[in-house]
Amino acid sequence: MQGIWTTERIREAEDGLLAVTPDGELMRRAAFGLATQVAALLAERTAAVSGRRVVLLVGSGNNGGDALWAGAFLRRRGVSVTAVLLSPDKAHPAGLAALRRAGGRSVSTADGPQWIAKADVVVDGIVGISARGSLRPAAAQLVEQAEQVEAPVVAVDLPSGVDPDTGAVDGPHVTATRTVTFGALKPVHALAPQECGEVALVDIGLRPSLGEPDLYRLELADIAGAWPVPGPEDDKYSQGVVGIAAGSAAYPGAAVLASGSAVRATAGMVRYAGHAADVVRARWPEIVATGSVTDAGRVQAWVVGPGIGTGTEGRDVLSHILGQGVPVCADADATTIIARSSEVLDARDPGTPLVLTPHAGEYERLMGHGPGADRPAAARAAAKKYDAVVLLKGHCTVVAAPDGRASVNTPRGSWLATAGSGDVLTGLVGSLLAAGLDPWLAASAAAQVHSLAGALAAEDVPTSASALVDAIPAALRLIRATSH
Ligand SMILES: NC(=O)C1=CN([C@@H]2O[C@H](COP(=O)(O)OP(=O)(O)OC[C@H]3O[C@@H](n4cnc5c(N)ncnc54)[C@H](O)[C@@H]3O)[C@@H](O)[C@H]2O)[C@@H](O)CC1
Ligand SMILES: [K+]
Repeated sequence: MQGIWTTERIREAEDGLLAVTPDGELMRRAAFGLATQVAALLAERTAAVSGRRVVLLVGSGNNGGDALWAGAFLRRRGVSVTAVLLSPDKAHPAGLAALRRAGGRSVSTADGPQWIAKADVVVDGIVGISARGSLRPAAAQLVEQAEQVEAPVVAVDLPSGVDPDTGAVDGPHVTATRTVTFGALKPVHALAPQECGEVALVDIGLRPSLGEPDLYRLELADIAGAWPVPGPEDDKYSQGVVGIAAGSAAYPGAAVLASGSAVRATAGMVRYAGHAADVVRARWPEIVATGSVTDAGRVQAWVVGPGIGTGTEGRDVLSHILGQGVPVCADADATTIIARSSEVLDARDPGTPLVLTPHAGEYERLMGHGPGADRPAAARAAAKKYDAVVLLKGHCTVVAAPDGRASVNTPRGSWLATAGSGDVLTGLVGSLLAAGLDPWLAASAAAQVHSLAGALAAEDVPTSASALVDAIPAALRLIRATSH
């Protein structure tokens, strides 16, 4: 799992490391890594490094210092370097001196546009982890000037104008081709993938000073390691049977999609209970389908909610399922029922895992307010309130557990915003719960497989939830192949 640390934690660790490293050493490590990445991008884009033109946008903090030092390193490789200084009297003194010694030039913002217009690469060293609020006018203007030109932008540590801890954007901001960060990933890198572009991590020796991460991002190897694989002793029951309570006679789609997703996700057995039994059976003959949850037979986890309605019947189905003593993934209508009358959760056996999968609107119903800019904090708050794993859907899906663990699933395009997509996700979560996975891991892994299946199904054209179900095996094959 990749770890992600908040800027507060990064700063604490940096302070500790700064105290035991020679003056300026950390910044030199960071800047050298940055210069290497800028040179690589120049070579990729222009087939040369020497003789190319780099423009540095330099703020008054250490982020600007990194850019200036990197400029000095690039000069040694024959790059023409011009630093546009936002506050000439406050620019990092040692970095500016190093750049000048190496033959780089510095100009004021008034001269910025003419240099930016000729740049092969622009380096954004305006603000880093100490950025507060939206960019001040002079910085915002510089960002807008850089946006007018074709040259790719390399962001130093993070794209200026994007909140380091939440990835939120509320005004002019840099959209980088590549972000070169130092020491560890910060939340912005997972939560604002479109603004960061490719993220390169430069090791400056910080990792040993950082404790447990604040956030996680699952790698494909984590998913491959967690995904249930039947052994020689297994039969259809031993791998975990998942029950699906979804859909209605009038709207059988949710039932077909959630059940199909569960069929594709694991090798065991899927039971269906509800008014869409005939349609489900016709589409998925391997499913054991009945009309009611009361005669569904034994399962190791339940999926409940999509298309069950929010009336008395839906509520009775949910209460019955919550009383079965097995893990439950409550989605869609089940979320609304819980939000309206949380007493329904009284039916739940204490300690039985529950996964809730709200989108922003359902979150608002559950919590009385929207998720806001800090999505990990929002998911954690709901997880605590409901003593449940909360999978907060959105462009970057966040999964939080009541114990505070949270993961971010960086999207692979936006094709998943299609009708029925959530039913597929809930089927994936349910089948992993039935296989006995830790519910936070189950939901985190399901979110990743869902987005990977979405990308495979879409291949850059619109897709559908049915295609998503069909792409699950390809996603799993890819994950297994990549992790060997
Ligand atoms: N501390 C360290 O040892 C290291 C720090 N590094 C770099 O240092 C950066 C952090 O440096 P600093 O703490 O000096 O701060 P930053 O450079 O992130 O930002 C602080 C400066 O930006 C200005 N500023 C803040 N908000 C602004 C806004 N909204 N609009 C315009 N200007 C704004 C402040 O007035 C201040 O001058 C990291 O992001 C990283 O790039 C790296 O060199 C690695 C080592
Ligand atoms: K920056």
